[in-house]
This record gives sequence, C-alpha cells and structure tokens, in this order.
Amino acid sequence: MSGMIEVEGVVYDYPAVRALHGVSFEVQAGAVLALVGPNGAGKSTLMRCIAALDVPTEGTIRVAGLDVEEDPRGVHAAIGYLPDFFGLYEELSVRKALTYAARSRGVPVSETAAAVEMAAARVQLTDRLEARAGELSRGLKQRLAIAQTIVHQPRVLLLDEPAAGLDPEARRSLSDLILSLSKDGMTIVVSSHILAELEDYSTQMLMIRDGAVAGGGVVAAGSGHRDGQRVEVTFAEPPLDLAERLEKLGVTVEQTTGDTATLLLPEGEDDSALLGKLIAAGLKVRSFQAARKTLEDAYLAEVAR
Ligand SMILES: Nc1ncnc2c1ncn2[C@@H]1O[C@H](COP(=O)(O)OP(=O)(O)OP(=O)(O)O)[C@@H](O)[C@H]1O
Repeated sequence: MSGMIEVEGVVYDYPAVRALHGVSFEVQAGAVLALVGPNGAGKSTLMRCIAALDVPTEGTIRVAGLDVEEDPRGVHAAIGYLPDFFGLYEELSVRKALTYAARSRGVPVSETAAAVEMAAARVQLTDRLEARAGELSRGLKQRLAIAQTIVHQPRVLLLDEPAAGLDPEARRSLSDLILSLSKDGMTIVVSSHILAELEDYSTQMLMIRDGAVAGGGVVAAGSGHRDGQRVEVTFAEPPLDLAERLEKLGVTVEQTTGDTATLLLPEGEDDSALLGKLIAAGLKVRSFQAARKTLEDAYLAEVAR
C-alpha cells in the first residue's frame, strides 16, 4: 500500500464492546474522504486511532508513512485533528490560543508568530486576533479550533463532525475552507451526518456500519462524481410529441414528466453538443443540467447492498 492513510485490519475494543471489527482501507494523498455511517458505527473511534490517540487492539495504521503505534509523536506532527467535541481556552486571546497550539505542536519559537498569522488568515480570523476566544460566536470558535489544528501545517486533517451546531452561513464558510485546504494539497477526512454538505467538497466516501467497512469500501463521491451520461432538461412550451422529437435527435428518453425530460446521452457525446441540437430543433430549453449522482445516492446505494 502507498496511501497517505493506510488502515489495515484494525480492531478496537472498549472494555465492554468491540467498536471496530477489522477495518481496512486506504486514502490517497490529496483526497477529501467523507466518513459516513449511522450513530455508533465507529467513526469517532476510527478517527482517534488514525490520530494516534487510541491504540488499535489489532491491526496497523500508517499516516504519511509513519506507524501510529511506533511513532505517535511523528503522527501528531503530521496531522491536525478536530475532535467532535472540542474545547477552547476561553480566557485566551485568539493569538495566544494559536501561539499555544503552535508551540505544543512543535512549531519552533522563531517561526511561531508567522505560523499564527498564517493560520488566522487561513480561517479569516486576522481581525479577531486580540479577541478573547470565549467571546467568539459558535462559527468563529469553530474556525479558531480548525486554525489550531492546522497551525503546524499538517499534511493530513481529520475533522470529526465539524459542522455540528453551525448555522447555514457558517457551514458554507466551513465548506469553502475545506475546499481551499484541499486545493493546498492537504489530505482530509471529514465525518458528518449531513450528507448534502459533504457533497460540496468530498472526492471519496467510506461508509462504516457496525464497526466494519460497508458496501464497496472507498468509493468516488461528491464533487468529482458527475454522472455525465444523464441530463435533465426543462422545456418552456413543450410540444405534445416531445418524446418523439427528442428521440429523433438520437438521444434515449428515460422519462418525460410535464415539461421535464431525463435524457441519456450516447456514449462519448458531449452534453453541450446535445444542448445545441435541442435548440437547433426549435425546442425552447428553460434549464439543462447534467444529473449528478449525489453523495446521498451513493450512500443509499451502499446501504442497499
Ligand atoms: N469511551 C467509550 N467507552 C466505551 N464504549 C465506547 C466509547 N466510545 C464509543 N464507544 C462505543 O463504541 C461504538 C462506536 O462509537 P463511536 O463514537 O466511534 O461511533 P460514531 O460512528 O462516531 O458515532 P456518532 O456518529 O454517534 O458519533 C459505540 O457502540 C459506542 O457506544
């Protein structure tokens, strides 16, 4: 295996319950993996094991090539981990909280001030550096917590339910932040119950159920997962013989309901060419959208397996 995160045969036992039953998967560098699954499935336990905070009962985990059991400190330096319930030092200013986080994650004294500024800028907290952590809103506290986890510029970021308790605007800015961290090359694992939101930034999905990998393991998902063969078109003033007219253009009509048609494109045909054909045929196109296989579709397909 040669992934940024390699999990092999991981079993984890709490005193009274086996939480993970031989979990194996791999996450490639640069991926944004959505870790999904019902309550109690074992997602948080798995994250803590990857973060080298809990030692698996059996199996191995390597992060950035480092074994979590042999070199937990090396792993701590390579990752940023935001637990599902995080605490902040509420009395500290944002600057002091980030300085403390940087020093405790091994950033050298000479580089700390720059690292603090960089992390604050990354989460758009530069203008709040002197504010007390305790007086920030929930959304800004979340951003501070994330800034603390990235202040040492980790290669891997683990976010456990990061959107819990955030309002829609704060969620949107969290999504934007995750996307921009991903563009910088960070490998990111995010767990959440809100699939629609994971959709915005995930490139892959892994479903955990009853402590085991469910479905087909790591599957493509989210933004990179467009089902280009299917297009949904809405027409203004649709003619009565809409389906026949569409078929004459060489597309397969999957279904028509009122003013909307779902079309299957021939293999290799570009959807913009189809749009041109529809307009040239005199049809009034009101909207035209390549149907997307949502993360929810992928999730439900996995559940059904
Ligand atoms: N500290 C603990 N002590 C004992 N059992 C635990 C502990 N933490 C979790 N468990 C149990 O381990 C199993 C997996 O829990 P875990 O929190 O990892 O799941 P999860 O998928 O993160 O759930 P959620 O989505 O509700 O946070 C559950 O049966 C849970 O009750």
